[in-house]
Amino acid sequence: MADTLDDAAVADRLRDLPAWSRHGDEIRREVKAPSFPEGIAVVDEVARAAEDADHHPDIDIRWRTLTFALSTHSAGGLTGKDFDLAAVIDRIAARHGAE
Ligand SMILES: C[C@H](O)[C@H](O)[C@H]1CNC2=NC(N)=NC(=O)C2=N1
Repeated sequence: MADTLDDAAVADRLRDLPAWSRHGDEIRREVKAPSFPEGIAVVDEVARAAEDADHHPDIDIRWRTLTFALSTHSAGGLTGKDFDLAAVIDRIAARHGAE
């Protein structure tokens, strides 16, 4: 099981992920897709990346606004896996023209 990161390490990793913010034991980002179908395409691609990583975000879908939340439930907090997947989500969102 991955080790949880301390506050300083979390702040350090967040510096490279400006769209993400910390809320307790999770990090969150809102993604505004150009359209609802494009938002679903983002979710589909994130789902495949999450399966590959065996690490899964919570996802809230409201029309074309998606909210991704990451936490390592098995470790009881934030680990490197959350920040690695956050970077992947950023790349997917950017490829789909999301804000
Ligand atoms: C067995 C499997 O590795 C675990 O259930 C994984 C799957 N995906 C997961 N995703 C997240 N976000 N946290 C976990 O602890 C987690 N555990």
